[in-house]
Amino acid sequence: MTASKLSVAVVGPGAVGGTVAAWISLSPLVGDLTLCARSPLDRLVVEAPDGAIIEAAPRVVTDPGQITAPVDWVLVATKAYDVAAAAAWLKPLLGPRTRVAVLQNGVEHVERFTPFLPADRIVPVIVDVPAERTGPGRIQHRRNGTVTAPAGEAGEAFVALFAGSVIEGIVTDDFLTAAWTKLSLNCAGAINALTGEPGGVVRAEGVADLTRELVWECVRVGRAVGADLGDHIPDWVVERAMTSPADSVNSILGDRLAGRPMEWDARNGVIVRLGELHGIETPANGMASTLLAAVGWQLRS
Ligand SMILES: NC(=O)C1=CN([C@@H]2O[C@H](COP(=O)(O)OP(=O)(O)OC[C@H]3O[C@@H](n4cnc5c(N)ncnc54)[C@H](OP(=O)(O)O)[C@@H]3O)[C@@H](O)[C@H]2O)C=CC1
Ligand SMILES: CC(C)(CO)C(=O)C(=O)O
Repeated sequence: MTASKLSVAVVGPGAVGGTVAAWISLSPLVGDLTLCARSPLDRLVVEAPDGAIIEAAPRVVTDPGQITAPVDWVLVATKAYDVAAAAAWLKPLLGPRTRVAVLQNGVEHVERFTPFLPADRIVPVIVDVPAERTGPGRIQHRRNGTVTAPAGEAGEAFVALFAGSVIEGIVTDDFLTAAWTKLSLNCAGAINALTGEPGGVVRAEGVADLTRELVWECVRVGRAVGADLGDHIPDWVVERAMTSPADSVNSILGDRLAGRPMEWDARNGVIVRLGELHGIETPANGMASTLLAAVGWQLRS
């Protein structure tokens, strides 16, 4: 008897969702793939890190009313600030065994979704897959990268979707530390979003030190909530920026340049909020949050 193939829906087929969907469309485990999109797209065309073009033409739906049956896996890859709207897809997609993988930055994957479904259905995922949208369904996948889920049956079933893809699926016994390590990297992205400059700005006078300040605050707060973060993390973040292509555009800078809302709360605000709870000062992340929240203020008021 052959095992039946899995059905997968990707909610938010943007840079990460589109890249992941294109790769898992090649998986022998996946029989049916649906893209749940806010804006229409015809198909996916992803330029892989080695220059190869991955094309996929899954079913695309733009209204939850178009979903006719629940699926085995929902992969949510919207921005963190779009979760409430994205949750409208869950009702028709969820069956008794459906799992929901949350592919987002930050450390609050589960908290963001517990208003909409039980925690034991949620698989939080750390995504280190740099990708940029160049048009609807058109994506530049920059580096193979990794997706990391908690160890256990659900996490292992999730990473199995990536067997045969260039994206490495990892499970970890210490997801908390993995999430805070990634947040350490992401909190520094505030500098790119505020200056409008890609990764190479780390070489400008004073910017490496400012990066370390943002990251040290993250490390202190992460330790207070139980993450095992070493003293090397601030230098590691600077080193990674120094050795990445100078024109790298991270997702928060991508949002700033495209005039979209920014994930400042998931990436910097959370450090301030949890810092307050644990009595840890976070002035650099506080300033970054205030300034990022203020971008576009005149247009909005
Ligand atoms: N880009 C990157 O390199 C990385 C990003 N991340 C994280 O991954 C997450 C996704 O980021 P990214 O892929 O860059 O974001 P994008 O903005 O490229 O993609 C988000 C997608 O979600 C769609 N969307 C928003 N609301 C809804 C909705 N209600 N229903 C369906 N689709 C919806 C958007 O639609 P529309 O087309 O209308 O905008 C867009 O296609 C973020 O948390 C980010 O921080 C993590 C690692 C790397
Ligand atoms: C730092 C990076 C590119 C890693 O994948 C990222 O998380 C982002 O762009 O938001």
